[in-house]
Amino acid sequence: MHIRILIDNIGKRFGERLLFSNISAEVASGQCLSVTGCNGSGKSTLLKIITGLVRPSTGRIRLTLDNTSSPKEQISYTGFVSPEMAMYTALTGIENIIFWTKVRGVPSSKSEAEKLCCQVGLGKTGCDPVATYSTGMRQRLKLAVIKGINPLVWILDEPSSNLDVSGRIIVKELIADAVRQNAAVILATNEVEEVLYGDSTLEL
Ligand SMILES: Nc1ncnc2c1ncn2[C@@H]1O[C@H](COP(=O)(O)OP(=O)(O)OP(=O)(O)O)[C@@H](O)[C@H]1O
Repeated sequence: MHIRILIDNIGKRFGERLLFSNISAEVASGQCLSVTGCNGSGKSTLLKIITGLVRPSTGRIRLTLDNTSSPKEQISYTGFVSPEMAMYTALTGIENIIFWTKVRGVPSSKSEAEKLCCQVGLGKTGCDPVATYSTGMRQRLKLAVIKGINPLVWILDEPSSNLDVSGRIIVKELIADAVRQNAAVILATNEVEEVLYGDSTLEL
């Protein structure tokens, strides 16, 4: 399946304040687009517009699937990792993976969820309640969930936040793997090294 996302002249206004205008870019299966810009420039807002969670003030997101304009909500093709996402703290990491992948229609078995925990370096702590996790461990769990969903479009908002060096390497490998498997990746980051993962860069 080939997907193409066209960010077509997007602008966003909050009340009187114009955050950005005339933003255009494109990303397709097998490519990564980096979105960068200073704090408050609107990276997270743009990513939410691309997922369909926030409406743009002007312009539109055009999605084509196998070269046909798709009438479906773009959110059904996307997986989103964001600092604003929260996991269920009363559930274990493994239970969260099983829950979220089921919600997205690609249920993981317990052994698949355990494997995902290992892949993001959570190992046996996957059996512990998320309430006991550090912020970096919670971030790793979000990465396990998107890996389990394995969407056509990966939308990653600061995926390395709170991660140590080994976590950053995991992010790098996840992105490379997703692109190899023909996903389209949109990555908002201010990490100089991560900006370079993009085949193209959009600076806000
Ligand atoms: N719902 C909202 N209502 C009003 N203002 C908002 C809303 N959402 C975001 N903003 C404002 O838009 C600006 C851009 O926020 P956003 O989080 O998109 O920036 P960012 O580039 O991701 O920032 P950072 O690098 O700090 O994460 C901020 O000033 C923020 O306060």
